[in-house]
Amino acid sequence: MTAKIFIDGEHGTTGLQIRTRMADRRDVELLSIPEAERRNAAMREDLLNSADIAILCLPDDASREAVSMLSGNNKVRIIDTSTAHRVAPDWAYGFAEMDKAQGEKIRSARYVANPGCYPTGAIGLIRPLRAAGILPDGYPVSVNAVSGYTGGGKQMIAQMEDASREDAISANNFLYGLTLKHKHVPEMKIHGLLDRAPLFSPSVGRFPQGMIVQVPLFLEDLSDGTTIESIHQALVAHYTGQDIVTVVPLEESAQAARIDAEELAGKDTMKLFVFGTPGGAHVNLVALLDNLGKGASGAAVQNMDLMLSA
Ligand SMILES: NC(=O)C1=CN([C@@H]2O[C@H](COP(=O)(O)OP(=O)(O)OC[C@H]3O[C@@H](n4cnc5c(N)ncnc54)[C@H](OP(=O)(O)O)[C@@H]3O)[C@@H](O)[C@H]2O)C=CC1
Ligand SMILES: CC(=O)N[C@@H](CCC(=O)OP(=O)(O)O)C(=O)O
Repeated sequence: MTAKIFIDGEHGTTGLQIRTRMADRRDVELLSIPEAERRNAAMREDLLNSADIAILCLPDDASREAVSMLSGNNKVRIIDTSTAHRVAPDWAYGFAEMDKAQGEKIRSARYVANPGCYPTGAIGLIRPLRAAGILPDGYPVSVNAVSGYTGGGKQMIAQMEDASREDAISANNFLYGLTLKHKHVPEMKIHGLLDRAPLFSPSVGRFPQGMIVQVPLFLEDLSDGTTIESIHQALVAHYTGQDIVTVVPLEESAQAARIDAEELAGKDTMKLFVFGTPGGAHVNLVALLDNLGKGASGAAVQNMDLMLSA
């Protein structure tokens, strides 16, 4: 049977990329709203209630509103790409590789919260080390990252691409989230299995898609006997048996002179690196992904496929 999918927010950045990924598929029927009617609440409510799976690509408040439009409907399943439900207990967190049981949770879930782009990298690096007992309680985790500017949606794309705008951004690389209260911190803490909130410092570069997330660690403050090799081995063990998240071999990382934030632009996979010198005092964990691939639209399609396979 063909599944009916409605992308609420299909004309926005994340929605458009989901639509593109599904363009040639015969197993799904896309219900669509004309661009001019994208904020027509009655039409949206009708389409939302006609879908088998509704994918919400809206700001947080509009996502909550869409969920309330479905409150009397016990059939429609939801994938929400916003931040609104990522730490809600009755929503499955849509990061299948974070844990061996997560894929099955997503497959059978009615409500799936798609992860944030930065948390996908951060949790992808941190959670396996917490689960393996390498990253001890109380460790002060820092997460530093750079995103392509499409991460800021239609508004930031316009600010970066149209110099004639009053609010145009001229910087090629800027830090933001300077109050250290970014909306992604709670999901990093909870799904990263951390007991302390991480210190998260994001930035944006003048490139459309791509992302680097870094988690630097002091080896002497990790569990006794931890080495660059044992960290790498824990990540390799965690990610065996799937092909979305790759752990780059230590020998290959050791040869790398630089990491290009755009390397995975247009791809739905993620690469993890462990940098440092054997016998040294520090390691730098790095995740490389496309903010709109595994960081958003690619993950949403992956989650939809899991749900359709139930
Ligand atoms: N861009 C990215 O890399 C990522 C984005 N996300 C999340 O995905 C969601 C969508 O973000 P993104 O695609 O970047 O944002 P965009 O601003 O590019 O797109 C949002 C879309 O939603 C529409 N919209 C806004 N408010 C309403 C409303 N009340 N009713 C109906 N439609 C509405 C907008 O219409 P209009 O043009 O009229 O404003 C626009 O078409 C957000 O929650 C974001 O945080 C998650 C991970 C990564
Ligand atoms: C560059 C940029 O502005 N990025 C966005 C995050 C993009 C993302 O992951 O979206 P969610 O809001 O759905 O979590 C930000 O920092 O708010």
